[in-house]
Amino acid sequence: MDITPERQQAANDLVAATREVMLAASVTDMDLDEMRAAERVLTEVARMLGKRARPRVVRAPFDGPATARSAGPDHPWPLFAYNPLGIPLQIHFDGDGATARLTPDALYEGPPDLLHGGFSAGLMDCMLGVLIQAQGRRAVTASLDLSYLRPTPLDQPLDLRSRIAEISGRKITAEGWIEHEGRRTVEARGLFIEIDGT
Ligand SMILES: CCCCCCCCCCCC(=O)SCCNC(=O)CCNC(=O)[C@H](O)C(C)(C)COP(=O)(O)OP(=O)(O)OC[C@H]1O[C@@H](n2cnc3c(N)ncnc32)[C@H](O)[C@@H]1OP(=O)(O)O
Repeated sequence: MDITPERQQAANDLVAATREVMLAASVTDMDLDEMRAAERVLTEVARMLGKRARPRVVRAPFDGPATARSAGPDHPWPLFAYNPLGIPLQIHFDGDGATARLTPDALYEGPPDLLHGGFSAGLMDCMLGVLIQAQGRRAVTASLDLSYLRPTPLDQPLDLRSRIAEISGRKITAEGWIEHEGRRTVEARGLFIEIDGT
């Protein structure tokens, strides 16, 4: 089935609403009866949506980030618009770099009140990988090294950045970091290898 712009927008809105449900379900402190009632409603919604399903999540076009990059820093690329499990980011491109701002909520907790290190790694993989994709290069992560320099808080704005460090044949090295109040909490360096394919 063709994915029209209207369907894309509807899928995007549905996923955004699902994220709201995920957070609300995780932190709700309602009475038992109300939680059970909500569970029944959600189970019914899942049945309704599942009556006709694609085998995979809608894929954003490969050249989407490159198109956003050429449109300039005011045209961000929305990451994980169609997958509620992904951490949604608006990635802005500026020259050879990328930036995003995120205020992680309770869903992303690892140590108490802090961002889970696995989510930090995922965020960095995305910031580096999408920046490479925005250069029009088809590449996958071969290695990703992280340094957790200090705790990364929840519920506070974080600045995410990435830039290309080196290109040598098929090998692209990119680096990135997470900042809180101007101080780096996480640094990452990744090796990406260009691959064939569509
Ligand atoms: C259509 C899709 C669109 C892609 C659209 C974009 C998708 C976004 C992706 C988001 C990021 C991800 O999550 S990606 C998903 C996670 N990553 C993966 O699943 C990748 C799994 N690994 C692989 O498929 C493979 O190992 C590759 C492609 C990475 C490399 O295999 P290969 O193509 O056979 O290349 P190979 O000859 O081994 O290596 C090439 C050069 O890289 C070096 N090299 C290779 N791996 C490493 C490594 N880990 N550490 C150091 N160096 C390495 C080699 O020494 C060599 O250097 P030299 O001798 O030339 O000097």
